[in-house]
Amino acid sequence: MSRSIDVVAGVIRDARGRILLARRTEGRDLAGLWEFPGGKREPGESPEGALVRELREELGIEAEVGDHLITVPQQYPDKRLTLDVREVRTFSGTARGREGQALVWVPPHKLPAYQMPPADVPVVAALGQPDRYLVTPEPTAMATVGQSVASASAAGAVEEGSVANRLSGPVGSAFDLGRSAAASMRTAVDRVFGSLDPLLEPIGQRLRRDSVPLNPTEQRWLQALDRALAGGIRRIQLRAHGHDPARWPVLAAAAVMRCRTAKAEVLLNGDAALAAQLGVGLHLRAAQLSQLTQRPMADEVLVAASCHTADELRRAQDLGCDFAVVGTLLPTPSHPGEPGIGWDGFARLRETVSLPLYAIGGLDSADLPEARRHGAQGVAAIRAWWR
Ligand SMILES: Nc1nc2c([nH]c(=O)n2[C@H]2C[C@H](O)[C@@H](COP(=O)(O)OP(=O)(O)OP(=O)(O)O)O2)c(=O)[nH]1
Repeated sequence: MSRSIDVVAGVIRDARGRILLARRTEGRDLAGLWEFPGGKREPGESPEGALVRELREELGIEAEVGDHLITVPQQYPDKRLTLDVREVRTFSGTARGREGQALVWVPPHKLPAYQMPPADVPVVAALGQPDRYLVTPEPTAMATVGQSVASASAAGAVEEGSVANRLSGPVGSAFDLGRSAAASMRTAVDRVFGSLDPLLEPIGQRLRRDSVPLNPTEQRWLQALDRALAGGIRRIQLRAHGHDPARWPVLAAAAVMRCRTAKAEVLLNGDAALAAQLGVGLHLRAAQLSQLTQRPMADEVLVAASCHTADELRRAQDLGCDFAVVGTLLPTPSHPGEPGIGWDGFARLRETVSLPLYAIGGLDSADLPEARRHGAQGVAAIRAWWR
């Protein structure tokens, strides 16, 4: 059994919002890496007390400890670390490296450029990335049986019954309508897509040419997406396993447009080719992880994965994924008979990798503090934010 150490570190900000990092000095483990100032908790010491003492000793400042940010359990070769990170609300004095350590004030968006120990990767993510990851449900699950075609048409939608599908290529969902119907449908397409993002222009041209409007079920799905965006969701996985594969690229493109406007990040489930075409990230299914030998998208594009085991997590990390989703956390109606791994099970998986992780399975926004106490970036959910 390797030894366990409890470390508490602080996020110290200056008046310009920059965050203080200290460089680990020679002769210590992880020498040369940048870290959040702090140190080991002594027996009987509270995390707050330990942080105040460490910051006084290391930097010569008097700190007032604020909110909890995240607690990261992390397995290192020689020890098991629990890194408890707190915001420093205010401090007095001037921070100086009193133990010979170099200091640097870093704008938050530049933190990922600094080489830090593995446990700090989730900390940096917690400082800058969304804590909620919405996974969309299938549009079909929301279909209203018996929806009146007339009212759907009045709302600018097409009659599905009049559609003859001429599938060609990845965005090949097309409808063979009469000339005037096609013209009015073009208006509907314009309304759905608005002024097109340059990246989506090829899809837009095709949509206009083929007059591909969205049906009422799909429109309601987009309205639910709008509500999630209005509720502050900023990271979204577009997933619709049961949806008509011919229609999905069109619906996904409409969703991407909305997310771009709201400045939300988008990852597409499973389909690397369509993700590249839409200019969005890729969310890998667990089964896809074992089939890949290299990161399937360009470096600047987000790649994530769904994982259930330590092996899958290591694979996701080795592939260069930006984050992963781990579950199932609590028993859910969608996975009957599965007890869920619980927060302790989550933390045990958490410590095997340094990837930022979202917990999924029966969770919602109210679970965020508990998630952060167990090292999670946050919570992923389908139903919680989909109204
Ligand atoms: N202060 C601080 N420590 C960190 C961070 N990330 C991280 O992995 N650590 C690790 C490095 C060390 O193993 C441990 C901090 O211990 P320390 O700095 O007080 O003492 P040390 O070098 O003698 O550590 P050790 O050899 O006893 O493990 O926590 C971080 O952001 N801040």
